[in-house]
Amino acid sequence: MPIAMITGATSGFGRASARRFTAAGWSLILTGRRTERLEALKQELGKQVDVLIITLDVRDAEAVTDAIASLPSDFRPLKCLVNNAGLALAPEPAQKVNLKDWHTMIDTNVTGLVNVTHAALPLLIDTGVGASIINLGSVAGHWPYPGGHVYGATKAFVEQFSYNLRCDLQGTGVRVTDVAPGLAETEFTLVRTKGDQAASDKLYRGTTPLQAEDIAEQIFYIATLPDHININRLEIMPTRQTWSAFNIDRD
Ligand SMILES: NC(=O)C1=CN([C@@H]2O[C@H](COP(=O)(O)OP(=O)(O)OC[C@H]3O[C@@H](n4cnc5c(N)ncnc54)[C@H](OP(=O)(O)O)[C@@H]3O)[C@@H](O)[C@H]2O)C=CC1
Ligand SMILES: O=CCS(=O)(=O)O
Repeated sequence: MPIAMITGATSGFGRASARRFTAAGWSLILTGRRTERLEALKQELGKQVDVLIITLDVRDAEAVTDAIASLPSDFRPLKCLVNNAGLALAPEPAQKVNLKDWHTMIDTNVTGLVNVTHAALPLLIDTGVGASIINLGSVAGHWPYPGGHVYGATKAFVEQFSYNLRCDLQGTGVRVTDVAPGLAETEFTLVRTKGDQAASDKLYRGTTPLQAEDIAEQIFYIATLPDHININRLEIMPTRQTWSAFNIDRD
């Protein structure tokens, strides 16, 4: 059975992707920081497929390298890496945010993603044709908005890193995609607002946001496309979300 590694599998897109790949019989390497959630997922999915859980903070380069270097041999033929672990913090204007929050976003969304990619690349290249790296970018990496500051910039990095990876991986058969969702109802806003459930509920109320399963379906679709097809970037918004007009500061 093909093997997928999913970072940030304890919630949202990552957990829904784990369930989607399970439904198709894939073996899974699931990572995240919350061990109890990983154990619950293994309990749920392990009845159907082989599941290896690893408690891992993607910001810790040494831990990431060690975890991937010490994968058991039956989990080494990696077919798909879903670089999903990530977060937004500090929805306030740039001039009001805490510098630590900016660092946390960069350390997770940029450094964490490259840590995992660097460690997993040899396994994906060994698999070769048909392997894929699916990076979770965001509409925020493409479209500016107030309060997007460093979060959007980290996702712009994900987009460009994905394209550049493609250049270097040409000839290996390994595909790379930047998946860029818009408004999606997960724990994302709860994390962004540091636990403000009312703010999270308010953002999603009265509209029809994407659900984690919608994105999981797209991730699975990309991972199972014929080997000769590479989707470079897939931007997905809910039908009820579009762009806003330019804001003009007037006297
Ligand atoms: N929801 C949305 O509107 C959108 C989200 N995205 C992106 O999609 C990805 C998934 O987000 P989503 O599912 O919505 O959010 P959730 O908050 O529901 O899930 C985020 C996941 O990332 C993991 N994570 C966060 N920090 C770390 C870390 N340092 N090390 C390891 N794992 C970490 C969390 O696990 P744990 O806490 O257990 O470590 C959790 O499993 C993110 O990259 C996000 O930026 C993109 C566009 C839209
Ligand atoms: O990446 C998340 C989507 S948004 O909050 O930036 O629109």
